[in-house]
Amino acid sequence: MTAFAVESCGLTKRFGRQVAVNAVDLAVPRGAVYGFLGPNGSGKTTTIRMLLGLIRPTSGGHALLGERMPGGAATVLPRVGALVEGPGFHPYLSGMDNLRRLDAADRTARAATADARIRAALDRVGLGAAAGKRFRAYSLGMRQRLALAAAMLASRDLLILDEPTNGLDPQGTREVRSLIGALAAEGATVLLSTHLLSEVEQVCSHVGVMHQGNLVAQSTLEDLRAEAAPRARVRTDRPADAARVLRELGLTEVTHDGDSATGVLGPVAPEKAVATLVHDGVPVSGFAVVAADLEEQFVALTGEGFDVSG
Ligand SMILES: Nc1ncnc2c1ncn2[C@@H]1O[C@H](COP(=O)(O)OP(=O)(O)OP(=O)(O)O)[C@@H](O)[C@H]1O
Repeated sequence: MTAFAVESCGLTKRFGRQVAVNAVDLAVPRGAVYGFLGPNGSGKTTTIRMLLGLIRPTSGGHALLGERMPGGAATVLPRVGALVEGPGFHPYLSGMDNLRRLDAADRTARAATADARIRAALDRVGLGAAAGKRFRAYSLGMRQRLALAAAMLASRDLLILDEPTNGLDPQGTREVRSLIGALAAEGATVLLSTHLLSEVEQVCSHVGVMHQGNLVAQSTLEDLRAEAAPRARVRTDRPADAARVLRELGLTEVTHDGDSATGVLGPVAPEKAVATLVHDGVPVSGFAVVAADLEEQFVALTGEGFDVSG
């Protein structure tokens, strides 16, 4: 059994001249909650559609739960729950009846257990009380919850969720995040796409960062945090002199402004930096070691900011 629930090699999709997804090598370990992070238009949805076999890659290939796609689709897709551009819900049927219809259309689902599974899925996404309401009367958030319930009608080994908290209010967002944690605790692998760094920080064990169709980083969140290079920040009324001393000491990315100088410490010990500054006659009124946060790292990777609200 391969260690990866999702594995791709050189996955590429062109639309005319535009390369929407460029040679992406995904590696989503089994049991991970993998945050597929990137700004709008970076190629996340296109990648997910290829993974699920909804569109054909221009080149490259992938496997889900160890089965090569698209050949293994019939075997593997019943074990995969997906949320991508909501399934076609019928506006005049209730949420419950919509799920009945979807479940009946799934040849691998057991009819005898349908009602219990549908009830359980609706309850898990907090739609139990609104189960009998017509879909057309559902708010955007309720529609999103119903799509999530549809992805969970059967027990799944892998869930692929495109922006699962899109359109949810803060309470719904919290509920869906805790639901994702619960699914992972039950042993499912979850791949979710998001443009929210805070979402990755709150629920994910792994992250893959997309930028203009390229996967520019992929690792555990822990490793990424560990890589964040600590910087020294010196408060002084002679910032240019402080910057020169820091550079001579071997700090990198040294900059200064009106009352401070800063640089990446690297192997230089902070106490050595302070001692050298003082020895060289630079008055130090304050000194701090600041660890870069994840947002700064992502900006460095992609040259763009991420929406960190929510
Ligand atoms: N069917 C299509 N035809 C032409 N171009 C497309 C098509 N689908 C996607 N694209 C383009 O591919 C690029 C990647 O789009 P994609 O939807 O995968 O990004 P995304 O990261 O999911 O963004 P978002 O969060 O906005 O959905 C975009 O420039 C988009 O315009």
